Amino acid sequence: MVAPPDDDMLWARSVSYAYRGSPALTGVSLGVREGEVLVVSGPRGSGKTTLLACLSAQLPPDEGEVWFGGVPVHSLTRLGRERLRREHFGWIDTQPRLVPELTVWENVALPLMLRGIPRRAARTTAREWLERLDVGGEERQRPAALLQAQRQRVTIARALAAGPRVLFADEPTAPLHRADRGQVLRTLTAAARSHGISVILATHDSEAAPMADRTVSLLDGRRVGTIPAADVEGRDTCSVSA
Ligand SMILES: Nc1ncnc2c1ncn2[C@@H]1O[C@H](COP(=O)(O)OP(=O)(O)OP(=O)(O)O)[C@@H](O)[C@H]1O
Repeated sequence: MVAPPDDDMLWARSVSYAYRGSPALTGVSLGVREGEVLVVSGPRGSGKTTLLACLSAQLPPDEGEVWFGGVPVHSLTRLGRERLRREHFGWIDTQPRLVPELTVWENVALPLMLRGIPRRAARTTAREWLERLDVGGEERQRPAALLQAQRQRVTIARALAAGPRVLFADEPTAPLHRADRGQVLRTLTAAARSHGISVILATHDSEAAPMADRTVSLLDGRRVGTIPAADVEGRDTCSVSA
């Protein structure tokens, strides 16, 4: 087993995955550094969701290795993978998945309370994140009363409030209007950067690339390229680990 590079917090080597014999991912390798925003792009069916699922310990790869820090994710038991996801990873889906019976702030506070954080402290943290995501005014509403873009902001607030080391976002802006997409992506990446959270963002959205440190492209389940950001929001060019 080859040890992962020191500067990559999440690292995959030659990962392959097939659904009932049909290859979805073939020999994909990549590394993600702490606080890095990595976009995974590619056409429909190119393997973006499957790659995120393998990296986030949802799917054990058929072949290859995934490491998180010093942890060999590929050889964890199912329970070990669940714990890793709960404690260190966040996930944002295309469709906001909020609990309809709970208010907005309760939705954001729920993962914290499930970890044993007292209700009052969880509410304070939830409010702070809702403010940062520009939906603080909606904290007492139920999700159904919100616009789609607001619901997605609440979902992002919930994922970030839990303090993940890595946030996986699978086409988080796909259902939004064009005007909302850039704003939601900017808020997501800025909030993650300010807290040193790594983001792995699968998207077709061309607006995402300029906000990323790197873009990795997939085609037919294989990695076909890496594009470093020339100058992301005024910062210097980022070094690239292939
Ligand atoms: N649950 C599944 N069962 C069988 N095949 C699947 C399943 N999920 C994905 N696939 C297939 O695996 C391949 C990669 O799919 P994947 O969803 O990872 O790609 P994607 O780039 O995320 O696509 P999209 O942009 O449409 O979400 C595709 O050929 C897809 O049809």
